[in-house]
Amino acid sequence: MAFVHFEDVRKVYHMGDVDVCALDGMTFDIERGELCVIVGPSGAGKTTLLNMLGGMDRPTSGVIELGGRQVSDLDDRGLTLYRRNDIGFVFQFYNLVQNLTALENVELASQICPDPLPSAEALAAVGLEGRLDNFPAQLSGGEQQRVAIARAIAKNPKLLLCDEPTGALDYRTGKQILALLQDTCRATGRTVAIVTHNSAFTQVADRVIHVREGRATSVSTNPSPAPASSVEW
Ligand SMILES: Nc1ncnc2c1ncn2[C@@H]1O[C@H](COP(=O)(O)OP(=O)(O)OP(=O)(O)O)[C@@H](O)[C@H]1O
Repeated sequence: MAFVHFEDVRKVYHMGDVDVCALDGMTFDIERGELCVIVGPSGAGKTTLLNMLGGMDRPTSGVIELGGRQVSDLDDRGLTLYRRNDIGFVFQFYNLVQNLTALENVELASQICPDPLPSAEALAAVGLEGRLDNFPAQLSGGEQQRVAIARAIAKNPKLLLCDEPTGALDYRTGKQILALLQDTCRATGRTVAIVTHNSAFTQVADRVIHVREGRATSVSTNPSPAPASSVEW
């Protein structure tokens, strides 16, 4: 059984009299330890997919599994624990707490997890060992995203789920963040999924899932992913 398993997942939003089918039979697998890039145009269903995989919402029908455990039939309490313990989230706009230092931001997330990594170690892993006591406003956008990645990693999650992680960053910094995510996957064997509209990211991925109109239109593996530093967009 694959590490991440989506089988015929549908999500229909009811908007008054109108039904919007955001996921229309989404089926794909991701293997443990892979860097997976999920790519598609606006409205393809990427955010909806991420919300289902991240346990923020439930599908209308279909099966979602992570590490052999069925996520799609968890109750509210089960989903809360799943989000807290199993998933590390990295968002486009970092979502750091402004009045906490970098170290405190990481501690805040890891304290509530059963098996966290030391916060200072997680920050060192993203190259911020010298910035533990800085507040977000004292850090650049790229550094803030590094704190967000450290915060996600410190939870020691089964899956690192990244939603347009370079979307708010300039080209050079975005490339460094992509490299950091690739290195994290390689160095720790952690499974990383990146949702993006940027098709250049597919070059660095072990697995590429193209999404369109609520379906996975192609799933391919890449035997020799490029290092992020060599990718242009
Ligand atoms: N909460 C919601 N209520 C109603 N419709 C929704 C909701 N969320 C998403 N949709 C619809 O579902 C479809 C897929 O949206 P989704 O946000 O998942 O796409 P996306 O690929 O992430 O797009 P983008 O790249 O623009 O963020 C769209 O038609 C969208 O309008």
